[in-house]
Amino acid sequence: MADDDTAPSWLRPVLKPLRPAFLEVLTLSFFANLLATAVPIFTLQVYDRVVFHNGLSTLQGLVAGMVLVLAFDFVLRQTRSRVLQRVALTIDAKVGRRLFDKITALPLRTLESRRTAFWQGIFRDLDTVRNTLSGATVVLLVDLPFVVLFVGLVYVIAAPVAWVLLIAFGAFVLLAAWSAATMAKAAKAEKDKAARRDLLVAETIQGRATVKALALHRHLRPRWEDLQADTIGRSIDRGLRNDGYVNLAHVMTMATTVAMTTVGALAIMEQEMTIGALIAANMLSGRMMGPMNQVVGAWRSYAGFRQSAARLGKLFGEAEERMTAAITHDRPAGRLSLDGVGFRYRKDGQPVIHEARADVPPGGITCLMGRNGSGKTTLAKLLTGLYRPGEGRVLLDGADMAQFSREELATWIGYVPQETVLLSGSIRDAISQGTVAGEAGDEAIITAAKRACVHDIIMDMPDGYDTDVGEAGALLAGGVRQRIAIARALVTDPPVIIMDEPSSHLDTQAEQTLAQSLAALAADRNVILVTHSPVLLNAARSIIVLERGRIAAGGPAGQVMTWLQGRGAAPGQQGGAKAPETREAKADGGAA
Ligand SMILES: Nc1ncnc2c1ncn2[C@@H]1O[C@H](COP(=O)(O)OP(=O)(O)OP(=O)(O)O)[C@@H](O)[C@H]1O
Repeated sequence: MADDDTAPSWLRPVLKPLRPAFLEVLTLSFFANLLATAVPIFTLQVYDRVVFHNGLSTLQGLVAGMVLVLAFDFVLRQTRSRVLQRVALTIDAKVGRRLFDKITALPLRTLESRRTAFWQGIFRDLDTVRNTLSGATVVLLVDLPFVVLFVGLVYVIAAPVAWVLLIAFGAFVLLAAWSAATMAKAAKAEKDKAARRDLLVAETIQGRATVKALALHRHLRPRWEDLQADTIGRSIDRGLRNDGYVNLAHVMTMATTVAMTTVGALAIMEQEMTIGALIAANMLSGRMMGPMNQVVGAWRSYAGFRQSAARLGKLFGEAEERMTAAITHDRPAGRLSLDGVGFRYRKDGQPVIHEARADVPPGGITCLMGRNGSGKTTLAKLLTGLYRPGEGRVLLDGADMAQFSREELATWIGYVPQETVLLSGSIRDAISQGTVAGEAGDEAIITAAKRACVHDIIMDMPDGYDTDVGEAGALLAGGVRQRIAIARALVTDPPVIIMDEPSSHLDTQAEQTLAQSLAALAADRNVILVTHSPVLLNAARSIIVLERGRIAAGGPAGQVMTWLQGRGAAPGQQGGAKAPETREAKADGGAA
């Protein structure tokens, strides 16, 4: 599988520095397995020497020796567990950090192209990889070679029964290979079904208010039951197969004991070996069967590990955004230009933005208008550098935006998305998060809050700037949440401010105050608003009208409004008067 092949390449550099730790585990396991032979040898000595020769002093010596051996064995196992804990911690720290950095460095389109459940699952994949590389599977892997040691020892002390063990060993290898082939498929099918069920659960929780208000539980329940039944079906299928192999392995273990005892009894009658040797051989075969049984049962977790490692490998291979820049660019004045910009969400899909050309200098508010689905939000994301255009270029102060790092763009462009989400913490934290470092000075925070017309509201709260915003800002009223998101966008005092429907949750009075505040900010900044609010449109220097992804008009606000009214149609509709500018929107407020 191509996916599986990508796993080792990213794991190799992670595992390389851990080699000494794995070597330590191997050495400790070597001694632990050597010590494990002590009990059968002790038994052999007791049966063959102590019992037959009444050797009480020998027994005392043997017991004393065994006490030492068992204590040493305990120390060895404890040390091995500690080393494995260290391995787990290292993997968690290294891969966990790399995974988080990778996810935050992925372009927004990559993040949007996969479901939320995928991103949640990817951290569970990290747990699976960590647990496999630092848990029972590693112990099993290092124990496996010692199976040969036990077979060898049986050959030394009970040669007539050794061939039974050899046959059993071969049979177990075949069984493990057989289970490997089928369990990987069954485990993947189960995981895929569980992911679909989890998606429905996540959606239900996310839309809990809607689900309650519309009493959607009746509608959701059959879907959930179907998905749950599918998941259970796959789980049962996987469980039955797994149990089948495990049970077969169990029967094979008992059959090996029966065969060994039978062959051993015949050998004892022929005086080819002693009873003590047979008992010791049986104990050693138990030591051999243990790991072999585990291999058959552990295949499911190994299959899960391969799949998780493959998913992580694929993710680590995804292209990243430029997060930091090689040189520090000067803070731009804020002129934004679209140079024949085209954009589509899917390579084979329809273009959502066609050949957009516009020039928006700082020094005023520019409003983006258009019907639902005309591409306003998409264009706003292109202007913030969150999306890269498929065709053409987006320019900031005449320079292609692609060359700037995400951190630079985040500092220079204050962006308020359509859906306001605040990260949990205090209001102070929420506003501070507008800076790349996540920490802003008190003065900057208060200035931003005042500009977003939320300072007075915060001061009215009992905990002021310490007020907890709750999960995703859920503890705040929608309008307050939106204003805090605006303050967050303004905290770096950026030369460019882009807001998508910034007044959708504001009352008229708040909208008017916001319009005044933005108009003052726009004096020496570039403020671009996606809006249909008459209050904000009134404050606009220029307007760009989108129609089905094309710039239908752009120019001084008054002129565009007159054009829109002259068409006798709502903004963005076809027909009517000719637009003031159609090919290239000039939004400098002057003659367009
Ligand atoms: N993540 C996405 N994946 C695929 N298609 C998308 C995605 N986001 C938007 N679209 C599509 O792109 C087109 C433009 O959407 P966009 O949200 O930019 O329009 P809009 O003018 O902002 O709409 P609205 O006024 O409703 O917010 C729509 O047809 C929409 O279905």
